[in-house]
Amino acid sequence: IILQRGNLMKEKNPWHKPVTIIITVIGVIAIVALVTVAVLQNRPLPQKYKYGIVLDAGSSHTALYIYEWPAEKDNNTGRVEQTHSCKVKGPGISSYASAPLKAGESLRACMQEAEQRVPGKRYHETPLYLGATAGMRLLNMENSSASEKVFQAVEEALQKFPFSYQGARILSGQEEGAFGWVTVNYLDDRLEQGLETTGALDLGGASTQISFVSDNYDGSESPSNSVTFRLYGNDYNLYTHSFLCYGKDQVLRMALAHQTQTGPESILDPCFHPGYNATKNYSILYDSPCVSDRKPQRAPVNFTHVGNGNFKQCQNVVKSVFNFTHCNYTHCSFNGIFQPLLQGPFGAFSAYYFVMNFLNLSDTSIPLETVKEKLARYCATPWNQIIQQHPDIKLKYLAEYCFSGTYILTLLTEGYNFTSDSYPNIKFIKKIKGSDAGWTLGYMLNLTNMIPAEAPDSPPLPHAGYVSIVTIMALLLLILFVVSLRPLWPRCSKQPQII
Ligand SMILES: Nc1ccn([C@@H]2O[C@H](COP(=O)(O)OP(=O)(O)OP(=O)(O)O)[C@@H](O)[C@H]2O)c(=O)n1
Ligand SMILES: [Ca+2]
Repeated sequence: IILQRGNLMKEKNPWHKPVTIIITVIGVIAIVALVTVAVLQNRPLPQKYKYGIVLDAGSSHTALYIYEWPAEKDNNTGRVEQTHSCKVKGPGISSYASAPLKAGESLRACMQEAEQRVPGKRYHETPLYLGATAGMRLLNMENSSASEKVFQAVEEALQKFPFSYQGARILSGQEEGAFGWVTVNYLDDRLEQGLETTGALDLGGASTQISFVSDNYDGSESPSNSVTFRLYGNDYNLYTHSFLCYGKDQVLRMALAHQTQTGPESILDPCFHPGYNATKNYSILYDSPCVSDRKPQRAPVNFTHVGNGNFKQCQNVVKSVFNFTHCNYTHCSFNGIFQPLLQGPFGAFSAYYFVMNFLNLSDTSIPLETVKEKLARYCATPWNQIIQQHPDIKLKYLAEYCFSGTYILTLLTEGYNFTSDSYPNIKFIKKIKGSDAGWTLGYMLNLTNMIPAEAPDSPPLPHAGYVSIVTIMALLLLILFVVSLRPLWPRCSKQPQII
């Protein structure tokens, strides 16, 4: 009986008619093809990258940074990342005033490294920028023809490389502060998502910048401190100020100049360790516009610099470089410079990080009072003990950490008005997601128009959602198609099935 039934079904099943089979196969192939084409067409392409190079010509040294981003996204939300950095050997370009050609030559090794890192076929479309900061600002003030010669030499050297050279120039203090703020907030994804922003604190060798957004600052009070941006559809009113001469190397000169005003041949310095003793040259000390007007008459050629390691006294020496006497605004930081009330978290980078990291004081959850006690103990440690504990650190750097730590704490608290309550809002940082914190990335993003003013139009659906919907629609079509063939279905219910 079962066999009989099987035979009956076989004979009567219209699905087995050749026309029906052909139509069904064509339908299925068409739908599979539709889904495949939709998926392949919208699959993200294999990533190709574009590159940009920025040289940070700082007062103490030059560094080269290479950035890369996915090629198809350069005017959109593509993430720009630092892929390589190179520290130029020797001092900053402003130190080559008397031998400008050497400034150009000094960049060669890092530029050759860049040639290795950027794929050859991208050379010609890779923009190359050089931005100089406070060292060149000071040289330009002091001797503008010397600074022009340094730029000429640097330009000639950079143009010899196959990249798309976009020029070398001095950044203004506002640009330096504002681009540092852009970098930090871009890397933290705060701009694209319109989140509360992070303030930026940058400490260099010759200048220092503070930049943040404050609700009670609309730019009307002291407009020269205001920078406005429209980024990803949001308006930002940024407060920024750059203090020329308040980088840590220039402040050290000012502090020494303060202590040598009377022109003694030996000074006892509380910011250097007990047992520290070095002979230094007066004219080198005063060889900077930050101190040149203080040079005592008939100064001897040399002076002996002796340390006595006293944090409290060092704080007083450091305070002497700030002027708190006048303020023509509602609030000031120092030297009569307007500053709105501090607001939000802050990222402190460059020398802030080098110094606080060296001193093991980069954790700001440690109470400010404890930080000061630890620093006081460090400053009081004898110099020979410090040398023994850090045999691999350059003596010039090592000698200055007590002074630099004291300067940083004084600048933050007395200068910018951070308190024990707001101190933990600061984070000492070097890198964010693999890219160095600093002005260079923000500078390049700006010059390549890589941050749109308006939020980019995003596709209404993410890729996975799009593929799922196409698949579901195709399946529905298949079902409809099968249902539409219903007249050809076996009329099972009308057949006597069970015998
Ligand atoms: N491992 C390091 C590296 C640098 N420094 C010090 O940090 C300061 C330089 O900081 P940096 O941000 O590199 O300054 P520049 O960019 O060169 O200076 P500016 O921004 O003022 O032009 C210098 O005093 C240098 O001696 C340090 O203490 N430890
Ligand atoms: Ca710098």
